[in-house]
Amino acid sequence: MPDLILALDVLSRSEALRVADAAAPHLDAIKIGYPLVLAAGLDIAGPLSGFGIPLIADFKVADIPNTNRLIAEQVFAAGFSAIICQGFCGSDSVAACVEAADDAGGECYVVTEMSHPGALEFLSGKNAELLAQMAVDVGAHGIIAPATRPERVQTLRAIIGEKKILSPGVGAQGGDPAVIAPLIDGMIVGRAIYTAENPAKAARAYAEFRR
Ligand SMILES: O=C1C[C@H](C(=O)O)N([C@@H]2O[C@H](COP(=O)(O)O)[C@@H](O)[C@H]2O)C(=O)N1
Repeated sequence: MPDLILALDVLSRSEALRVADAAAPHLDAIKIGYPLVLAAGLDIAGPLSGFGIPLIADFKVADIPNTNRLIAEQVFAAGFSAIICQGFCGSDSVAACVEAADDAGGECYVVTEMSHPGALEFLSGKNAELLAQMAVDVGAHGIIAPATRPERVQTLRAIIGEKKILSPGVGAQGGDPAVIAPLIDGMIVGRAIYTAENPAKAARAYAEFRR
């Protein structure tokens, strides 16, 4: 059963620390991305690290290899344990993130199929399956796959084997934790926790589905 990962897409340092403090006892990791980093700065990783759980940088890195490497190096130097990159820039760009992660003792996850409706236009089906195979080939630690489409997660699992699957789309996007939990290694939950009246209670409820 999966770890519970909070997607902390809030827009201030104070709100981030309030929600993280409430939910931390029930979490296995915290994922932050552009919303919080643009609002509070990358050094938000410092105070968030104080909760003693790994931080995932969801920057969906998608550039040429050298730029990907420069971004990833900054992420790991800031204290993150993992980074999320897009796969559609190709194996050399993903490999640059994987190498930076390996050098830092961290992890790199590759977006293969996204959870929202627009993913069906380009980031799903055969394209997603090719991205999953590439992620394996370049030594990524795992993939991102949609909790909104469990059948797709099963297809991608057949490609990646024991590599990890982190799955967003639970709660606000309609993904059912009971359905997706047995298929994945990390369940990513954002709004259903950080907008809850009681984030601790909400996180505790989702933690019921974790390992
Ligand atoms: O396909 C993807 C990729 C991406 C990711 O995890 O990389 N996410 C992120 O997962 C979280 C879901 O939040 P909420 O919907 O629970 O509030 C947000 O931070 C999204 O940016 C997806 O939602 N779907």
